[in-house]
Amino acid sequence: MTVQNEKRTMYYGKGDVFVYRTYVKPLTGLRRIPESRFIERDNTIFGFNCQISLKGDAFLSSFTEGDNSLVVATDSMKNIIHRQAANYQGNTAEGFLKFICEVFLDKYSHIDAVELTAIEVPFDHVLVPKGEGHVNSDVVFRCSRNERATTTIEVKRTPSGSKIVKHSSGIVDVHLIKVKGSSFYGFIQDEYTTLPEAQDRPLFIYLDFDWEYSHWEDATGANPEKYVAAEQICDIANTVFHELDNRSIQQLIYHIGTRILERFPQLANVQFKTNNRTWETVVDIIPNSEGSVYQEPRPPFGFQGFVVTQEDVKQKKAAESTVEVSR
Ligand SMILES: O=c1[nH]c(=O)c2[nH]c(=O)[nH]c2[nH]1
Repeated sequence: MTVQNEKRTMYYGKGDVFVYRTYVKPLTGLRRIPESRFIERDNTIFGFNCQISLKGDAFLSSFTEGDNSLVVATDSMKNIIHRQAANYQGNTAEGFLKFICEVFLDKYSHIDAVELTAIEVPFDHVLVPKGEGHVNSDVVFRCSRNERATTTIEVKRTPSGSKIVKHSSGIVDVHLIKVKGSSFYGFIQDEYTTLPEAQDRPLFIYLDFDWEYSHWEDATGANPEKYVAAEQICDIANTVFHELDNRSIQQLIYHIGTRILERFPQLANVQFKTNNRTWETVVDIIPNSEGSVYQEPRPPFGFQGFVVTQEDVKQKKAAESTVEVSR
């Protein structure tokens, strides 16, 4: 089929639009979960690296004829994001992105859809002495090297108003090592197998995950009880990794996913992309010590992709109750 007969891929936009706003309204009133102490985000620094794309049939002549009369310069897109950041009244990345998308759709009637992605630029409070102990400084932060929250949303113009056609929230670059309590054995042994079975291995994983709400409104933070903070998701991943004597990364992410969806029934699914970065053992046994010596793993790296849905939670609960009954 030629591109004339189907919807042509056509968009343009601006990437690496960094925007920082201080003293955005704090996000409070989150649901408390046992895995996390995180209950509020003070939003003293609200910082993102944004990428915006505009879509619309009206842009065709800018590609085919060099007609710029309907082109919103990508430089102007950057300015809109910067200036309108001052007008956002809410307190979540998701809400901010929707707000910006609607600014574009309201201002320029020839735009059909706006896709906006933001990666958080995370800052941690530094600790300062107070009395006998230490407290978070309320004015000094350090740029965090840890994981970063992400959000993507696409808002489309329809005859009955703007509609969210794509949305997800996520975290990238979660790097976790468990020094013992992971195994990997029982895999196919044949003429191609060289990997030894491991009853107990150090397991280093890189995780990126995304989650989707069943109802987009819950992602805005308007009802904080329904909002899910990336920090809470991370804490669940940390806890499940800590608790589970895992048999593989595959099993681990299934359990992280089901725990997330049990805690937050307002989420429809969690999507995982993981990487195995397990250290290579250099010295396995150190006399009179529990420890070993390791080095960075060398490529190639294994990976997993898996989507966990509320249906998985239902099936897991049903399987657990069958076991209970048969005991
Ligand atoms: O958790 C793991 N899953 C695998 O599928 C796999 N394959 C492998 O070589 N090591 C591992 N580890």
